[in-house]
Amino acid sequence: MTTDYLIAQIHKKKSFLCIGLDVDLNKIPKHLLETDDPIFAFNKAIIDATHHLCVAYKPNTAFYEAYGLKGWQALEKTIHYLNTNHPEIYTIADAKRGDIGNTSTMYAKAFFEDLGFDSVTVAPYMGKDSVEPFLAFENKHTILLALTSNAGAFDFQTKSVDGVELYKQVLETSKSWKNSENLMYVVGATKAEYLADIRQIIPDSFLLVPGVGAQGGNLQEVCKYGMNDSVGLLINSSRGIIYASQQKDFAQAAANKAAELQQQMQAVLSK
Ligand SMILES: O=c1ccn([C@@H]2O[C@H](COP(=O)(O)O)[C@@H](O)[C@H]2O)c(=O)[nH]1
Repeated sequence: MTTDYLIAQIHKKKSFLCIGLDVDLNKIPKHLLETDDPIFAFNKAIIDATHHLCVAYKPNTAFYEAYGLKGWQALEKTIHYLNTNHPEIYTIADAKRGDIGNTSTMYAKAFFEDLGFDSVTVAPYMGKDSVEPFLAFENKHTILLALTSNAGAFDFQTKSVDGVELYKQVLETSKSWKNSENLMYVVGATKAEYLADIRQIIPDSFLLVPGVGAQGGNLQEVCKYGMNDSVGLLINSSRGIIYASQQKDFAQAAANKAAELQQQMQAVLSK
């Protein structure tokens, strides 16, 4: 999907919500465990109830890999369901990959070509030659971890190296990489106070912002400092939406939570 198409969808739906599909079999309603594929049954119900309220879904691959072959098959079915029934939806494989060049190419093929995701999250730690193989794919986005939502972000990402914080070096250096127009960046909602500085370095890039909901990030703060002329934000909530209820009404409860966030986004967009 092109960035322009994503922006058009944001304005059409008045939403820049990304719903995280982090399926934990211990948290889904018990009656789904009796179906052939509980993970896909859960995702399908969530997607059917919420697709009009969001512009993106983000399965975190850990939640599928944890269930072995069945988990991977459920991930394949989920992305196939989205691409077939909702081609207007932007899809993110939250896989946090990145390796030496030839290995990164294989990761990129897996997520972009085989599975058909629009984007994949990538760790910057191994540098340019580990990221550029992802960037080579046309109309696909590589979402680079810049400043993550967890407490451990302060262990390395905010530390100064040669007088400049590491996350700022990731932002600045990555701008010079080949096909850098295909980059987006992860910035945690819990780090909203850093967004003004981040926008100085990458004013035009899209940011994937996890951490609203279960991690306590504030949507208004993120919008205040992170929004640009093209909106430039995909705000993710996973547990806060998909586990709003663990009973039979789970899909409707998820839709209600998604609608709350979409309405806040609509209010911001209409300012
Ligand atoms: O900095 C980061 C990068 C990725 N994540 C992922 O986003 C979701 C957040 O889930 P919630 O349930 O809304 O907290 C999850 O998949 C994380 O692995 C992140 O939280 N922070």
